[in-house]
Amino acid sequence: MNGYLHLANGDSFEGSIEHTASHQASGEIVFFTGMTGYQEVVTDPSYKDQIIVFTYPLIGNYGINEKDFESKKPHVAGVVVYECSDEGFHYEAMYSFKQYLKKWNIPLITHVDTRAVVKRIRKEGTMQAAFSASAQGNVVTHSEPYVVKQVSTKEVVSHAGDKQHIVLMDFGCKKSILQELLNRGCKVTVVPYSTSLDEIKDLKPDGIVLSNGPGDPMQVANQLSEIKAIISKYPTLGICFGHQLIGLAFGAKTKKLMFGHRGANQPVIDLFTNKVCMTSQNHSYVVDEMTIEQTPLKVRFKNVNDQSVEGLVHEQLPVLSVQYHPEAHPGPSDSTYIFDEFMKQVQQVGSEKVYA
Ligand SMILES: NC(=O)CC[C@H](N)C(=O)O
Repeated sequence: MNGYLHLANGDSFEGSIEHTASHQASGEIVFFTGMTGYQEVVTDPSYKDQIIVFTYPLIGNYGINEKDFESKKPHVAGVVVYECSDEGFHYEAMYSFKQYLKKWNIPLITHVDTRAVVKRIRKEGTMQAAFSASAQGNVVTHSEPYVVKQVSTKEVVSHAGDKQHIVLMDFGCKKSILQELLNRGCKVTVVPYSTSLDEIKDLKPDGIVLSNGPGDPMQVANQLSEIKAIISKYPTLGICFGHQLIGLAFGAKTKKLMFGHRGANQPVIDLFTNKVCMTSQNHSYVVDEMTIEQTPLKVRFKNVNDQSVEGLVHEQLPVLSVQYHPEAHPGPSDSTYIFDEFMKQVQQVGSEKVYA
């Protein structure tokens, strides 16, 4: 069926709507540039309520498997592609991408000139968008919804391990972050995003991980002093949303990029070693470098393309944060060493008891 993608600036793009029976997509439109990884992208809670344009022109060709889900269900509001394969050609494929989206009622529009859409977003920035069967669309613009509460765990969930105990604060956590910690033998307790220092103390952790998450990090502004107290007490690793919270907690500010970084080949330089890694990324916000000077934080990582801040360290405390995704999924795993560095910090503090 003919369908249209409407942007808030008034532009419309024609395509083919695959399944719209139950609802029409509406949300902030963003684009992902990786050639693969659609399964991880649509199930990453950080994309909650966003319409995602895949720039690679053929999506869905290896189907959906049982292993690569980043959470139990898709979170995107809609999917825009040029061509979507009807079948999944892979020995592990359980069903096709189209079937998966249909099962979860996620609207899909195909045969859209995705290059033209992305050029528009790159020129004018991310904006609200909507799908409709009619050439005349009405895009309702509204401020960014506060969705961390909807994607964070409601209860404390424990995962066994015989090494260090890590409390993973869940702002919309990807499964792969948990998996990286479990791979290193950690015992991991996943806690709701609003967990207090006192509740965390009762769990007696050796370290804290602040997860990725959807939307503006300022949506948890009323928790920043508690978060500061938590990260001032335990070795901490912040990933993406978690990194932004570390910046904010110590007094820096965040700002929204025009169209963000979403893809699997974002080059990041480690200013301490001058080594560049290709990284997996998915974010709109960054910590504003101009606001870091008056904090105890130091920039360790920068994006080679636009020089934006990609990671921080604390000058005195064992606190490390990255804007990119060291857990990959999708994308290159060149930077999984970040988890090893974090574990080293946790072990060192454990033996020196600097926080006693
Ligand atoms: N992946 C993430 O954690 C994204 C963080 C935040 N929602 C942003 O868009 O910048």
